[in-house]
Formats: sequence, structure tokens, C-alpha cells
Amino acid sequence: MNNTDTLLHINNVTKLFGYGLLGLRKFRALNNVSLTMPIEPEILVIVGETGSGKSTLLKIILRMLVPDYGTVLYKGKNIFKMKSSEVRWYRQEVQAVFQDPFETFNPLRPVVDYLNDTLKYLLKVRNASERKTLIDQTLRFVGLSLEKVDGKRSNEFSGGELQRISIARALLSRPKLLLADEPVSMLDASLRVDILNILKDVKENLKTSIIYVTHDILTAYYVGDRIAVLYRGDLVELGPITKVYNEPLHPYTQLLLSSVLEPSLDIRKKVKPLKRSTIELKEFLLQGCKFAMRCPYATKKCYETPPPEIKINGRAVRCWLYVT
Ligand SMILES: Nc1ncnc2c1ncn2[C@@H]1O[C@H](COP(=O)(O)OP(=O)(O)OP(=O)(O)O)[C@@H](O)[C@H]1O
Repeated sequence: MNNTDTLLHINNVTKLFGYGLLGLRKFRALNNVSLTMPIEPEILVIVGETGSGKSTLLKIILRMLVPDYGTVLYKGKNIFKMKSSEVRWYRQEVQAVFQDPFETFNPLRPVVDYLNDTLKYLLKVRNASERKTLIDQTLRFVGLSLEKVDGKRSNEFSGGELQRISIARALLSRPKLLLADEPVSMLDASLRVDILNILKDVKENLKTSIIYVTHDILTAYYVGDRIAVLYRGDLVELGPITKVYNEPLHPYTQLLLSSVLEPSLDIRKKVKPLKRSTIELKEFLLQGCKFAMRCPYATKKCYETPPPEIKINGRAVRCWLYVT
């Protein structure tokens, strides 16, 4: 895929973090991760358990963290080599919604001020009545209105309403890419589907692509077009979500899905239990496949040599099981 067909191209991105007493030794929180999103809108789900590198990847895309190796191209431009005018453009094009909407808004400020600020400072909309119109239009898109929101502070809204307002704030600049970091995990189950439906509308009607980060395999299936599975910084599997759910290739993906899919996946019985505190760093430091210590199929080679990326019917998996 060349750059003109590509919205986002993450190319061999590696992020090192320090560990140990002085933090002088390094582990790879992201290890040579490559991922491409096409220009056509899609919802790409990034799934993985705590510590798999999901937030690190999002922070890199948001330019909050700089990778140690690799590049990130947005519409062909290296996001870490942008001029200040390009950075402003990038902030309009790429917006984010976070897990806890109550952390997004200071309870002492009316929430509408945040929307106003985005229009004033990011988009330079100087006319106050134009700002009101844009705010009302965008709030209506998420099922609210300026009338319902005006003058109120965050503590006067439910979590679901506040998450809608966060999404509206992110949509004001008509972004082409929305990063949604666990946007429904703090909400009651009954409200989750409303927010997920808004994300689907954003893709369908505004033609905005979405990276949806989650632990939750069920909401992933509900919204996602493609899924990327991260394990200890390795992208272990990537593909269309229905194909991956119907036939997970990587033993870790099989394990993730076995908690929700019945009845044939018996891998849970075979996988070694995880003792998080001791095993996490050991896994990050493994030379070979990071899942080897838990994998029922692991051989000596899995511990020693990183598996190559194998392409199978429009999907990609990193596992020695598929190397013929
Ligand atoms: N600034 C940092 N310094 C050192 N280690 C870090 C730093 N940020 C993250 N890590 C470590 O990097 C690994 C990946 O963390 P990351 O937050 O990206 O995972 P995650 O998949 O987003 O987890 P969660 O779902 O809990 O948010 C973890 O082991 C984490 O402890």
C-alpha cells in the first residue's frame, strides 16, 4: 500500500522503558510493531490485557511519546518531523476520547467551555454565534444539544452523557482519525451500547476512522472491522474481526476468545496460569515469542527466536506453529 492509500502507517515501532532500581536496563514495551490503516474509514480494535502496550501505542500516535525506533506516518507525513503548522493540522485530524470522562472535565468549569475552547483555539472560529451553532450541531450528533448542556458542570451529568460530550468535543474538528481508549469501560453495561453505536455512526456518517482500544472482546466484536492483538508489546495477530473470531490463529488470541466463545476452544485448560508480578517482565525480556512461557505448544525455538510474521488469507500472525 503506498502512502496515498494510507491514513496511518506505523512502521516497526519500538518503545523502550527502563526497569530495575535505577531504570537503566530497558525492556521493549512495544516491539517492532507495524500496522497500516487505509484511507477508507474503518474501526480497528486494539485488544490486549493490562501491560500489553496499548496505551503506549496510542500515546505515540498522539505524539505524547516518541518511539525509540520506527516511524509513524499520517497521510504520508512523519508525525515526529512535522512543522508547527502541520502539528496544528494533525491535532485537528487526529483526536482522542479517554476512558474516564470525569477526568476530562474540571468540575469547576462548565463543560461547554471546553467545546468553545476547541473551536476558539484549535480551529480559530472567532464568531461566537458560529461557535454556538457548531457546538449544537455536534452535540446533536451524539444525542444531546447545546440547550441540554449549556451552563452545566461535569458533576451534573451521568457518565454516559459526559462521554457523549467528550466525543462531541473530539468531533468538533471533524477529525479523520479518532482514538478511543476504553471509552465504555467505566460505564454501566446498559449505556455501553449507546456509546458504541455513536462510534459506528462516526465511522458511517462522518467517515472518520477509529482506533478502539479495549480489554473487552465482546464490545470489540460489536464495533470492529479489524482487530490487532497485542501481547507484551508484540503484535501477535491482525485481521478482519469476523475471521479472527471464527478462527483465531495465535494461541494467545485463542485464549482471549475462549473466555467468551463456546464450546470448542479448550485452550484455557492447557494454558499455564499467569502470576502477573513475576512473569510480566520475564515475558517482556524473552528473546523469542513473549507468549512462550504460557503457550501449550511452545518449543525451544519459540523461547529463543522471535516468530516471523506469517500472512494467511488477508490475516497476519506471529507464531512458529504456522511456519512450514
Ligand atoms: N513511563 C513508563 N515507564 C516505565 N514503564 C512503563 C511506562 N509506561 C508504561 N510502562 C510499562 O509498559 C508496559 C506497557 O504499558 P501500557 O500502559 O502501554 O499497557 P496497556 O496495554 O495500555 O495496559 P492497560 O490496559 O493497563 O492500560 C507495562 O509493563 C507498563 O508497566
